[in-house]
Amino acid sequence: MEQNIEAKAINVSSHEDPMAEKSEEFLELANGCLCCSIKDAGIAAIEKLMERKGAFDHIILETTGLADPGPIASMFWLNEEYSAGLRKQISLDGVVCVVDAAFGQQQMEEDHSIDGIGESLRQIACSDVILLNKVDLVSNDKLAVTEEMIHKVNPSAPIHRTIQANIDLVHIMNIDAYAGVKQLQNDTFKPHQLCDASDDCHDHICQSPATHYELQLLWRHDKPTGGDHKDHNPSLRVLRCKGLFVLETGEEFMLQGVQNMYEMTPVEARDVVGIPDSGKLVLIGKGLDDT
Ligand SMILES: Nc1nc2c(ncn2[C@@H]2O[C@H](COP(=O)(O)OP(=O)(O)OP(=O)(O)O)[C@@H](O)[C@H]2O)c(=O)[nH]1
Repeated sequence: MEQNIEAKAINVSSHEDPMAEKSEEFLELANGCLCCSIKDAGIAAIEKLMERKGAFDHIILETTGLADPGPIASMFWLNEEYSAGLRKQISLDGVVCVVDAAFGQQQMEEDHSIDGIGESLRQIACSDVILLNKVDLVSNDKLAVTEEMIHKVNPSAPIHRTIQANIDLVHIMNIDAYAGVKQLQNDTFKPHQLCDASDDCHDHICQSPATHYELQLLWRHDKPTGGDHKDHNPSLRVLRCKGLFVLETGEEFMLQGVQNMYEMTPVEARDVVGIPDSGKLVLIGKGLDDT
């Protein structure tokens, strides 16, 4: 299934599939803006398909080159709003970004000059796995430079060099990059562990070990300095965060975050892409130097 989600309509049919019968689903986006419309339209289209055709093994959503993956990822990242009915069956596995080895470096350089965080950098920052594709077309030196630039933007995503995007699927599917979310589906999940800036739920999550730090960073745009002083930076943006907090008691909590939405869960699965082995917080975004 493929969606051209920047078009005015969403097409969730498969043109190649001769068995596809009349499965065309064209959905008008209310205002043509993906980030504002897909929350309802995209989920609705997938739900409709699932009702008619049963659950899918995987749904691969390919955005066009200019998409900002943050809002899309946070929408598919299961939260309370989406955890009823069919929506319960959809969860976000991970975000994969394909960087063109021939032009990626130039694109990143240009995008650094656009408010320091142009689209290519946002896409890399929000990714859990990166494919550096077309490596047959450039020198090893250029590859190394491009990899270094990618790594600076996103130190936690593994980078795979590919030709024709050829890669073993184990690296890009079932990667569980948003692990912890599955716990939302069982009865022991405590509500309000997954919050965003619009939620009036800060009081509920204050037991969370890292909450104070996150509140400052994600919502107040203050760099925590360790003392009472707070370094306010309105242009500070966290696009993606992951981390492992180890309490003195030995309890471990995993942090997952997309933009200003985050979740803390007790560690169950260690085998998660991008989660450090020992206590560490990885913040990917803008204005975070020296934080
Ligand atoms: N030499 C070489 N060519 C490639 C490789 N991958 C894709 N191509 C070719 O590059 C051309 C453009 O393909 P892409 O860059 O993948 O284009 P696309 O995916 O439509 O681009 P988007 O609009 O960004 O999605 C096609 O002719 C591909 O066959 C590669 O690894 N090596």
